Amino acid sequence: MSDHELLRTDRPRPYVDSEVGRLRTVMLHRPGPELRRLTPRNNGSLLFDGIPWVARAQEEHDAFAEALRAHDVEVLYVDQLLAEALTDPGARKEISESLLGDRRWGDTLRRRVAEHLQELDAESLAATVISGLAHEELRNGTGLTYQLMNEYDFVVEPLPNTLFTRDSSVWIGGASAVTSMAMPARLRESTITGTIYRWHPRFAGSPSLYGRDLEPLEGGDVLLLAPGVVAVGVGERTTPAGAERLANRLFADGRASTTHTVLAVPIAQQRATMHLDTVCTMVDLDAVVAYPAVADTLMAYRLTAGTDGEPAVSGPVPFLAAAAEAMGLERLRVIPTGLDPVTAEREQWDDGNNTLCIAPRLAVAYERNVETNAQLEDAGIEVIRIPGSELGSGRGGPRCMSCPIVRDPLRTSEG
Ligand SMILES: NC(=O)NCCC[C@H](N)C(=O)O
Repeated sequence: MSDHELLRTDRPRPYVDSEVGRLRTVMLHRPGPELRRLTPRNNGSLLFDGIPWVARAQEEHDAFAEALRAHDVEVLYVDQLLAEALTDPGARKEISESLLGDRRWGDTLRRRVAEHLQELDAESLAATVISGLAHEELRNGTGLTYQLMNEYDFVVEPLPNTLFTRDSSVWIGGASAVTSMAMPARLRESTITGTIYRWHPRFAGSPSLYGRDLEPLEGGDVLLLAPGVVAVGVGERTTPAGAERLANRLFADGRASTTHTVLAVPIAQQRATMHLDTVCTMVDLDAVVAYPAVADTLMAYRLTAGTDGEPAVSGPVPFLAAAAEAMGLERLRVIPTGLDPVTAEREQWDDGNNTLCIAPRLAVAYERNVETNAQLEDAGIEVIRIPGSELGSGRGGPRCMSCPIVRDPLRTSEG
């Protein structure tokens, strides 16, 4: 991209106030060399349930991006944005320093890595940040730490979950919230989003709602149910303190968001339900696709702006009813994952609930979730089916793999 292209000012400003407003711009990450680092020895700690066939995962991801472009959605890619941001010496310094803070290394290895990073151009540095640095790739490695490392160890750990751009940041209103991730394998992903939003001209001037190193919160837990109404799952990835912090920031920052209600929704601390968006996503202004075994029993704590600068808390109350009330609806339509419990359990595991809305009643979903997709169509939702046999091994679907940057404000979208 040319400098001229980078600095174009006719681009719409980042803005997202719902899950279903017409999607204009989205940030994805096409899986790359970082996925080739996955082995049976490390896939568990790197949060993948299998070893994906990388070329096929890339084809599947390209089909996802193409489906979005075919609906006039602009697709931005993390590695390109990061490489463009890293042409600024300030961004380069910031990201190098964050890598060099690794306390496992000691001074000698830190100096060697610093020398290695200095030699990389912006594109290679961006690639290294995402795909990591294997022991053998550090040609100048010396010192005790380096010598005692196993040949299969990484000097810089790869970030295969960069694929799931949903989790390391969230746009709410016109502000970004760079999240603080819970799992060690994903911590550095928010360094990447933070660097992009701070240094890339495309995001210049957009306010930031959220600082770094706060209480754990991941974007997969954050559902923008309607303008002013946010649900936050609390479980394996987002702590109660993380939800409370987000609510406080939203209530305090009237410029960035008009949030009046945050619903904190405890979910079971299990792999299958790691984020709220694994059990429930929105597919219309008044409809969600949800895993009945969990969604029907979810409760919510209602947070509203308190008088003393601390959120006021009430509840718990049944989540779906509380959501409808806060959204000004009589009720929220619930479209179930599959019909029988076993199919529902299988399709929930394979991200049947994890849809990405392009507009009200127009959702992207994995083709493999045949029953859930049929339920959606019966309920009047148009389903854009994409393949996901390899992508799914990381346990994430179309919503997890996308970070909306611009959606039409809901009030001006066609309903
Ligand atoms: N929002 C989401 O549910 N994201 C999926 C994240 C999957 C990733 N392998 C993880 O365990 O964090």
